[in-house]
Amino acid sequence: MAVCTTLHTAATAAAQSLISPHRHRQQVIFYGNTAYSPRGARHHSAALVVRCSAATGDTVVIGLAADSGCGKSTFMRRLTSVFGGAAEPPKGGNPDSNTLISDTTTVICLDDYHSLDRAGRKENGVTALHPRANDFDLMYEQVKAIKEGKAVHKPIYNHVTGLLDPPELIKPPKILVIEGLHPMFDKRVRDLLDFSIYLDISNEVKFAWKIQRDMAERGHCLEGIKASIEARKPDFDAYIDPQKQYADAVIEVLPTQLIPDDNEGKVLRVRLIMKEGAKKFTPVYLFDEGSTISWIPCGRKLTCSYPGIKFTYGPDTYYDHDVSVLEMDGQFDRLDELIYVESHLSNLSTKFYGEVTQQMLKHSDFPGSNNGTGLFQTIVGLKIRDLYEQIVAERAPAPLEATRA
Ligand SMILES: Nc1ncnc2c1ncn2[C@@H]1O[C@H](COP(=O)(O)OP(=O)(O)OP(=O)(O)O)[C@@H](O)[C@H]1O
Ligand SMILES: O=C(CO)[C@H](O)[C@H](O)COP(=O)(O)O
Repeated sequence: MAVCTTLHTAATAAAQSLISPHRHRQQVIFYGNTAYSPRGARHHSAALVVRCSAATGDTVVIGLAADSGCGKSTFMRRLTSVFGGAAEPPKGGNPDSNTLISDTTTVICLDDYHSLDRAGRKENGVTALHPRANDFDLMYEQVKAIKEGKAVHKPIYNHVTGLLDPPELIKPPKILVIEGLHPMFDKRVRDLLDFSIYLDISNEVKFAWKIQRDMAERGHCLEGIKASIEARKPDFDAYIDPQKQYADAVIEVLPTQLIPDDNEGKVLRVRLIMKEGAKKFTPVYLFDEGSTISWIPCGRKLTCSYPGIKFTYGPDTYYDHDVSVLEMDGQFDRLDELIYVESHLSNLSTKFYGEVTQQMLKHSDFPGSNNGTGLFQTIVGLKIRDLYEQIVAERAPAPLEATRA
């Protein structure tokens, strides 16, 4: 629970700058207690600055990068569940808010730092992925402020209207997750991250997921989806994809190699690429740390129909970093049997035997629960909990005896 003190209009210029992003005409600007938006609407704010301090100290900041439609929301739901709570939009706030709050975590979507709204992007001929369509100065100032225990008024990008809405108050949580297109793009923001993840979905798989969602749930046509993916590709390659070199963990999703020339995209090969030497993060391993292992566990202990399941594990390099890579190709037929696989994995940061399997069973209805996407997202969630607990333990005051000695 955060402890907050409200400062009224007498707030200092420095404090006010946290909530007064004067840089872009599209942002809401505060004067006194009133916020002005570029569309001329005025929004009254009861208090200007709220200074808060998370009870455990400063906020731990996690970055999750991926293109749109690549499973960020699903990952966030798994992560929040590891911390034992459900995430909900801010109570009584904008119904189109992109923020999700639980007891421990607040997830903010970096789309809220778009400096150009939908019409503005069209006018300027840029996609939302282009740096020119995003306000990195404000992103940096606000993430830094939250990390330091200060509340901010963050803008909201409304995906329903395509407009920038009046800002919402974000109080510093124990864990802040910044998810979206660019959490690792700006060095200043990147340096604020305690841990970073990149969801690297191959083009074939991204296309299959986008078609499934945008045709079934959003009524888009196939040609429209193809055109949107093509239009975003150059900016994706230039500004989004390169961020994976900075990630502490990358979840790479590829078509299976178990079915020759598979073009259905239903069976997936998923790789968890874990950076060696990242602070407070020890990579998971299979059987024997540092060895190169290939394991086909099918048999009496794991029911799996064609094409089966194959795990591989071993050391590698990724963008000149030493990494460990755990790979799973194929899918589970019976999720409860995952315990057999879990018992052969080490460094999982579980609190009890079978916790990975329990988490997976709890959310068996989430996409990817029968394959490596769900398994590795769950494992990364447990590693983040472990990292958070290490940081909290480090901050805890030394026991009295130790202080006296
Ligand atoms: N692991 C998975 N396996 C199969 N399909 C998946 C998986 N993860 C996501 N999908 C599909 O992709 C769609 C988008 O997932 P999700 O909403 O989690 O992505 P997102 O990155 O949050 O998207 P956006 O940024 O556009 O809101 C889902 O509706 C689902 O169809
Ligand atoms: O890449 C995206 C991240 O979610 C969106 O396309 C971007 O935020 C623009 O949103 P919209 O298409 O709703 O105008």
